[in-house]
Amino acid sequence: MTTVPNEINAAAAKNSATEKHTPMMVQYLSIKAEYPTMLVFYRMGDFYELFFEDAEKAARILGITLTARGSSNGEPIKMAGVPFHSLDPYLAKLVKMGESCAIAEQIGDPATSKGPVERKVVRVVTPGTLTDADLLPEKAERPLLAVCTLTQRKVVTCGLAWLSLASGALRLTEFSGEARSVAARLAQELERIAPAEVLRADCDHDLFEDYATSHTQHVPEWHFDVIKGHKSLLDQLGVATLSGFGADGLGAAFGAAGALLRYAQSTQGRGLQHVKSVAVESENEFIGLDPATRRNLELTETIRGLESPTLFSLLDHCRTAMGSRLLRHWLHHPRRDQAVARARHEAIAALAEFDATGQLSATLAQVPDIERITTRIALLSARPRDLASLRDGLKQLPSLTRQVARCFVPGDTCLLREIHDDLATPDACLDLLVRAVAEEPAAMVRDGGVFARGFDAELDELRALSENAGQFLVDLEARERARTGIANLRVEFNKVHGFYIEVTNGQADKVPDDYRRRQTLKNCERYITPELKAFEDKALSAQDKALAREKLLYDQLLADLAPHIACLQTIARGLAQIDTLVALTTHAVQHNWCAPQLVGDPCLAIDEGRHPVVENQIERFIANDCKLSNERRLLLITGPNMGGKSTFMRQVALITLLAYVGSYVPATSATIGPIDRIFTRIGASDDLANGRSTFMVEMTESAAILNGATEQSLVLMDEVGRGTSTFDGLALAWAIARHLIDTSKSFTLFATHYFELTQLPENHPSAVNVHLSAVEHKDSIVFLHAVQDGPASQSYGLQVAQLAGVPPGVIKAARRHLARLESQALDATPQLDLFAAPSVESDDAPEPVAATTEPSALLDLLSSIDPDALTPREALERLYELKRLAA
Ligand SMILES: Nc1ncnc2c1ncn2[C@@H]1O[C@H](COP(=O)(O)OP(=O)(O)OP(=O)(O)O)[C@@H](O)[C@H]1O
Repeated sequence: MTTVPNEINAAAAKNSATEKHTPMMVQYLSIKAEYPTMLVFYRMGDFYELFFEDAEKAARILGITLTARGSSNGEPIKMAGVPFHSLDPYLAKLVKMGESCAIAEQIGDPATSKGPVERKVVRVVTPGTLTDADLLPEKAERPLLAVCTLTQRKVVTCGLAWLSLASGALRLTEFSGEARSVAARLAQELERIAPAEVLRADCDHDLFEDYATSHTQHVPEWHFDVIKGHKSLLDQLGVATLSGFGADGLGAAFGAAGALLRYAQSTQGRGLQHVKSVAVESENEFIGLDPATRRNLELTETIRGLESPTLFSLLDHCRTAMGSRLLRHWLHHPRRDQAVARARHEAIAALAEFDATGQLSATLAQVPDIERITTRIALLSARPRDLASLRDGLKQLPSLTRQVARCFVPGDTCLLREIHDDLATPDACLDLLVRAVAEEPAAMVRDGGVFARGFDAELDELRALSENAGQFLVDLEARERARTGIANLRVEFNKVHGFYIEVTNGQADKVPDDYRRRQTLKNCERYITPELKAFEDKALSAQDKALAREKLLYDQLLADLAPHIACLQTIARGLAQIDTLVALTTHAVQHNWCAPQLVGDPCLAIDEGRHPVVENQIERFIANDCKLSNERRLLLITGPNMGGKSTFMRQVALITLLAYVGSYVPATSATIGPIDRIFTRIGASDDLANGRSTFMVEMTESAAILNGATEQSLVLMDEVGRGTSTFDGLALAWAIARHLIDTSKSFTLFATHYFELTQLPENHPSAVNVHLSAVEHKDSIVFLHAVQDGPASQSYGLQVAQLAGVPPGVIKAARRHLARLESQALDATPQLDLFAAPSVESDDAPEPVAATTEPSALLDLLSSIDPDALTPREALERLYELKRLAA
C-alpha cells in the first residue's frame, strides 16, 4: 500500500533531496517528488531510465539489469532502463504487479536548451485507470473503485463508486449498519466488483482488515467530501440533478465518486468525456453471491485459480471481447428480477428458432472492440488503426441488423428489437471515417499516411510534391547524364546528406562548374546543384509540412468524432449483448439445454439436470432430478465418497444461477421460483494467509449462511462439521441443519457423512433423505452417480481408499481398527456407531437406537473372532453379522 503525501511534504522532500545534485538529477528529483508513490520513467535518448529505489524495484520485477551511473550527492546513482520502443510490455508487467508508473518525456528542444532538456510527465499508468489496448486484458474489466465511509452515532455508511475507465461505465452503491456488518458487506462487494485499484481516505483503516489484495491508494480525506462529490458528478454528467439516475438520497457514494473522478482525471491529464451516465445499484438488485460461493461455483476462475475449466470458459463462444466481458459480468450479476432473465430466454429461443447464430457469429468476428476504441477517442489516445478498424466494424452493422431483424416480428417489443435499434448505423460518423482514414493507415500519426486521398486538398498537394520527387529525380538523372556525358552518374537521397549527384572518381574531369561538392567517398564524389538544392528544400519541407498537416487533421478528426461517442457506446452495448446471447444460444443448441421457467411460487424442480462443466469433461454423465418445494425444503444427501454429492449440489446451484443469468440450462426441464441469494459451504480449505484454520473458515462461512439465509435462499452445505472432532462436528451439523429447516426455511442441499442426520426427517417433514448410489462389485465399488430416495446404507470409505491406491497393509489395518471401534461402540455409551443417535442434547433428538440383542451374544461372537486370521472379505462378513445381531 502506498501513501500520497500532501504537497507540503512533497516540497520538503524535494528541497532536502536536491542539494548537491547534478542539474539532471535535480530535474529528475523534482519530477519524482511529484510522483513519490509511482515508478518514474525518465526519458533519456532512446531509453526510459529509472533511478535509485525505482531502479531496484523495476530491475527486480522486470528482470532487467541494474547498473550505476556516476554519482550524485556523493551517492552512486542506481539505474535501470528499457528501450523507448518496447515500453508497453514492461508497463503491462508492472501494472499487473500492482505498480503505478509516471512517464516523463523530453518536451524541450535539445538544440535550444541550456542544461537538461525540459521534461514533463505526459502519461500516468495505474492498475485501475488503463485504457491502452496493450495493457488491458481483452476479456475482463479493470475497474477503479473508491470507498467512502461516514459514521454517525455508531452507524457506519459505506459508499462505493467504481469506474471502468476503458468502457466509461460508472456505478455507485451505498449500504449502512453497524461496523461489523458493513465490513462484511464491503468484503463481499469488493469480491464482486474485483477492482484493480482501490482509493481510500488516508485515515480510514478499520473496514479494510479483511481485504488487502488489490492495489490500494491512500488519498487525502478531503477528496471524499460529499457535497463536492455530488457537484463533480453533476459536472461530469452535464446534468442539473441526479434524480434521473436514481441517485437521490445517496451521501457517502457521492463522496466516493468525487475522489474517484478526481483521481481518474488526474491520471489521464484530461476530462473524461465518455463518462456520461451513472448506474446506482441497490442491495436487492442481484442474487447475492458471497465470496465463497463465487469461488466454489467456479464461475470465472477455478478453485485453484486457473482460467479454465470454468462456467465462463465453457460458455464463452463470444466473437468479440465486448461480448466476453459482458458474459463475465452477467455470470457474476444474476438479477433477481425474473423479467430480465425471461427477456434473455426469449431472445435465445428466437435466435435458435431462426437458426441465426452461425451467420451472426461470422459477422461479429469482423467487429473490433468498439467499446474500448470509443473510450480512446474520448481520451484522445486513439491510434490511426483504431479508427480504421472502427470504420470497418461499423460497416458490418447493416448486415447484423438484417440478421437480428429476421428473429422478431416487426412491432414486437423484445430484447432483440432493442438490440436491433441500438445497432443502427451511425451514418455521419461512418461517412467521416470512410472519407478521412486511409484504407490501411500507419500505426502512428507521426509516420504519416493516415489520411485518405481526397480528404484534404492541402495535404494532397503536399503529398504530391514529395511523391513526385521520384519522377523528378529520374528525369534529372537522365538530363544530367546527357549534359555531362557521364553514363554512370546517379541522383540519390539519404537521410543524413539529403539529395546528391554521385560521380565516380574516374569521371571527375567531366563534372560541370555548377556542381558543388557535398561529400567525398573513397571511390566517388557526391555533388549538389542549385536546381537539386531548390528541389530538396521544396520536397523536404513538403514532407514535414504534410506530417504537420496530418497531425493537425488528426486532432481535428478526434474532435469531430467526439459528438458521436454516446452513439458509439450504444452500439458497443448492443454488440456486446447480441454477441453474448449468440454465445449462450450456441452452447444451448450444441448441448441440448432447455429454457428454464421462472415462476412466482417457491419451488425448484429440475428434471434430468447435469453439471454444465463436468458433463463436458466425462463421457457418460448421469442426469439427476432435484425437487424442492414448500413441503420439501431440505435434502439430506448421503452416499459414498466420490459418489457425486458435490457435483449434484453444484449443478443445482449452477442451473439456478444460469436460469437467472438469462441462459438456457443443462436439464430437460427446470422450474424455479424466486431466489434472493445462493450460499455455498463446500470443501474445506485453510485460509492461512488470514490466520484462519480449516475449521474456522468452515464455521465463519456457516455463520454467514445462518445469519443471512432467508426462505428464498438456496443453500449448499457440504460436509459441515467435518473439520473438528466427531461429536462436536456431528452436534454442530445437526444444529445447523435444524436451524436451516426451522428458522431460515431456505431451500437447502445438505450433504453429510454423519448418518445420524438421516433421522432428521422423522421429526422434520420438510427434510428428505436422498442418496447417491453405489454397488459393491467383487472387492471394489462401482459408483452409479444416481440420486435416489432414502438414506445411503453404508459409506464405503475403505473401498474408496483402496481405489485411491492406499497400500493394502494400511487398508487391512484400517479394517481391523474399524471392527474394534464398532465393537467398542456397541459396548459404550455414548456410542461411536455412525448409525446410532447423536449425543447432542436436543429437544427433538431421536431416541438412541436400542440394541435388541443380548450383549452377551454379541460379545460371544466378538470374542470368537481372531482378526489376524481373517481375510478382509471374511472380516467384512463378520462385521455384517455383528451388525445384524446388534439391530
Ligand atoms: N452425475 C454424474 N455422472 C457421472 N459422473 C459423475 C457424476 N457426478 C459425479 N461424477 C464423477 O464423480 C466424481 C466425484 O464426484 P463428487 O466430487 O461430486 O463426489 P462426492 O460424493 O462429493 O465425493 P466426496 O464425498 O469425497 O467429496 C466427479 O469428479 C465426477 O467425475
